[in-house]
Amino acid sequence: MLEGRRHSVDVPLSKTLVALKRVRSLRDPETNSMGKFPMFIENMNWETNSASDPILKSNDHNDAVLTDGHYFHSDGGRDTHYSDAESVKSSRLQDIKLCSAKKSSKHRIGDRDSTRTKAIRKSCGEHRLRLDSSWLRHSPDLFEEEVDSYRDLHLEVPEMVNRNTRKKTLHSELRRPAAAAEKTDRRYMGSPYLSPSDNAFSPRTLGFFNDEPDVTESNQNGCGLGSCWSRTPKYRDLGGLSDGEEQSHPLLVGEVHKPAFKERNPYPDSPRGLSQKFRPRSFDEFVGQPVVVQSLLNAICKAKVCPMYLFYGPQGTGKTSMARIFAASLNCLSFGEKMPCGICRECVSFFSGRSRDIKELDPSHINCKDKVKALLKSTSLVPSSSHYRVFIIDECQSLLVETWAAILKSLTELPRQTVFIMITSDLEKLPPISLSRCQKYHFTKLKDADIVWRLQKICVEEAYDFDDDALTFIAVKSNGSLREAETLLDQLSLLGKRITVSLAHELTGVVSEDELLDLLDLALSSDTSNTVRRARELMSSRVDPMQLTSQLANLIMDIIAGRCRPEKVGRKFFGGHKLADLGLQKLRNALKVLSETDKQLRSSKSCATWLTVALLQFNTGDPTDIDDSMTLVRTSNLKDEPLCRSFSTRESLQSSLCECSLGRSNCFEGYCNATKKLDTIWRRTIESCQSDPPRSFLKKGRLASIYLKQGLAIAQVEFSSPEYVSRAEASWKLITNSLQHVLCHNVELRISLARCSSLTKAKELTYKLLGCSGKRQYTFDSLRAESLVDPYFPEKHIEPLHCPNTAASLGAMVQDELPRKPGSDCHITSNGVVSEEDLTTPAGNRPGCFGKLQRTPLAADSGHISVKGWPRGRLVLSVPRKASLETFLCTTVPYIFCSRANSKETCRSAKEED
Ligand SMILES: Nc1ncnc2c1ncn2[C@@H]1O[C@H](COP(=O)(O)OP(=O)(O)OP(=O)(O)O)[C@@H](O)[C@H]1O
Ligand SMILES: [Zn+2]
Repeated sequence: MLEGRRHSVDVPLSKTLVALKRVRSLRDPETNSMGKFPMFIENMNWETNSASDPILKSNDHNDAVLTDGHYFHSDGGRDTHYSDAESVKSSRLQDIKLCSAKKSSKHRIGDRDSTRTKAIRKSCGEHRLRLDSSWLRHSPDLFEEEVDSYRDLHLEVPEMVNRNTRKKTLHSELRRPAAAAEKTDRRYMGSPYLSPSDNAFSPRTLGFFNDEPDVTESNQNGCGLGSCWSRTPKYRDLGGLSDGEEQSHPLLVGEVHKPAFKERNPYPDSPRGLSQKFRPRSFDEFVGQPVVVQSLLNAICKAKVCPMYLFYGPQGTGKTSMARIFAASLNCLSFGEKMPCGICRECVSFFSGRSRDIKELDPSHINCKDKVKALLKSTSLVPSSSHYRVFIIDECQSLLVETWAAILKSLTELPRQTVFIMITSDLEKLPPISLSRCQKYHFTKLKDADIVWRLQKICVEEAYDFDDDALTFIAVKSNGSLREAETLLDQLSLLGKRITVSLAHELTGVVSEDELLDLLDLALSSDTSNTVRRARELMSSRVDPMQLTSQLANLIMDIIAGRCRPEKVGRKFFGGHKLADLGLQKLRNALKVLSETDKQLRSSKSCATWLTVALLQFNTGDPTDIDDSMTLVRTSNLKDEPLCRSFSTRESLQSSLCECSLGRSNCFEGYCNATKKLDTIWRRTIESCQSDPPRSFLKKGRLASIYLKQGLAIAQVEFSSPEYVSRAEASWKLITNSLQHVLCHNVELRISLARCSSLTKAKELTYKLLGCSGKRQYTFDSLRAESLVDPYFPEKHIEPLHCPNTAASLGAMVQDELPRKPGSDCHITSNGVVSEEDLTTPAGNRPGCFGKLQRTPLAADSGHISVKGWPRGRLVLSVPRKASLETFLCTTVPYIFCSRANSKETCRSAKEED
């Protein structure tokens, strides 16, 4: 097989000599008999031996004739007189030995340098030849017969014969009418060989070859001798194409500086890197993608091969390799375990880059009407020697829509043996029409474990000294691309040391995990100055902010997922505590900040600054973030109440609370914050509803409280009327889902009538009372702090200390209203907790206690509330007109009203009490 490809002809030496003599004396091709043997003249060639210097294959005559790159090989035996076409044919059939010219032709093409030119000039010397191509007109049938004779023998048609025939046809076509051309077309249909003239790949059709001798000469793409064989097509620079056969296949040749082949030999003898060297050659060498492998293997085994395949997925995941393996397997002649076997005739020719039936096409070379037409015409030919003709088109997203349309249109008419394999890493760019007409195979990113396994194998084969950790790092760094991993390994191996993690960090400019944990620890602990210092240090030395951002995000995700090594994390900031103690919420918030930063960095020039700013935000949470230990209870239930507005704005009330004599206690700030948080959460919950009707309905409700227990958020939602409550109950799923979406927690929903509704009666009563007397006082029976019970979670008994908000607000309220007499306020407000003693001790019984507290309102409608005192353990409040009790006791009402001692709220007028 290999032999059969060589574009040289062994001719007895005597024949050569005769030919040489004739050529030397050749002046007028019209009259000279040598004009009848142009192929010999054409076939005379330099052979380049392995040392790459051109030599002439002549035993006794160093002064051989240089033609356009072919040579006569003289065996010194017979001497035949070639007088006509018949004799040429028969003598060639006897003597011609086709052999592979891959290497020699490679040298011829690649070595168009001055050395070679000089050698050629020297050898050629005075024998500059001139030959007019007019011979073509005189012996048009000669080459066709020759081609036929090759075919009869099932031999490959030598390139030169092909080319000669092409020339002949070109000339004859110029003369013959279109009908004749058509006839020829039909004649070659289905031929196992590409008809040189009618071949859809013909250079003329495709425009890859310029067969006009003058043009060739002017381009100086010939053998290097401008004057030698002036009208004969010369060697083109084929972009280093090595195989003479490739030249005969114009689609693969390309224009002068544009080879149609993407990669000349997919499996070169001397690979240039690990990724080339370890390119898988069979299904069992292929790593990962089990579904793709299984499916394609079955397609081959069951002979269910479809006309077009589309391989898509990220880069370096094996698409091209698999396309080649699949193509080779389709034509492999062996049915053994290994697919493809790699040793049968077809496999050998494919892996040496000389398969005629498996072609890789460059999309940019078929993006033209004529060329795609030619390609499609060629697809109708039966394979030359294999089962299938496979066309692999990599980066198929570069094909024009028209090209796609033409190819897809022809799919139904394709012979069963023709297969297209399209490859892309950018599926989005393909025209939709292309997606529905082929079998699609998705190549996913490779798993880290698979990559590590492959790298280990390579390291062992290459005898590299390595740490497993380093390979794991490479795998993670390469983001699912085996090619990237192999390239990185290749680079590391060049450092000549053991392949370690620190070496890999150094090479890739990555921060080590320890340094990263340090930085995260500082940022999470709000150590502002050290965070800034450390971040600057890292980024000023070697680390790219974008990379640092993604590393930090990965680290946080690893911690959350429990993938970060506990001993490392524990040492840094877990401090032996559980993850929950660290505050999952903080980590989630940090992730949020990082994702925002990542977007920002892409469009910013001062990336280092913005990343530092982001690190400082790690400790400030989102209002909707709720922590495991968090309990949020609404401090105001007045939002929708008209009375609230009539009294004063809620905000002013809150601010008055916050700025009370407690002196902005944290407790109070948190207290107001809780309401704000609940409001924000509820607003986002409403926004997250997709449709309008439920959205407007939810606006009628509000979030009263959230308790978080063991990862479950118990959310209390209130509605102001029983009708709304039942409507809400009907759509509990929707509310729960929306809340879950916002809180990122499992949610248990409780729907109830608004707390204020428990006050509705009181309010109504208040109105009544106010209506009749203008100013009333209310007494709360049995107000005992230790017996506070959450009305909505009756099972939960709230100890005073666990209910700081309630006690504090009560304390503040009382404090705020207390007359500023020395010693009158110390008991209630010191820690925000109202002690039982405070509440139950009758006025004046204890030193420093309230005594009979009374504050006269400034005016009936001024909105001030006075504390009347604690007669018999009861708090007596004076509420002005237009204000409600509810307004005043905005946060404490539910608790006060549901005291355990007497869960029945009482509302009596001060008058009654008196
Ligand atoms: N699944 C795999 N199994 C074995 N080797 C692989 C695999 N994927 C990639 N490789 C290695 O990566 C190199 C490149 O692979 P290949 O060209 O097949 O990837 P690709 O997906 O076609 O990439 P691109 O889209 O960039 O062309 C191969 O030479 C091989 O060494
Ligand atoms: Zn095989």
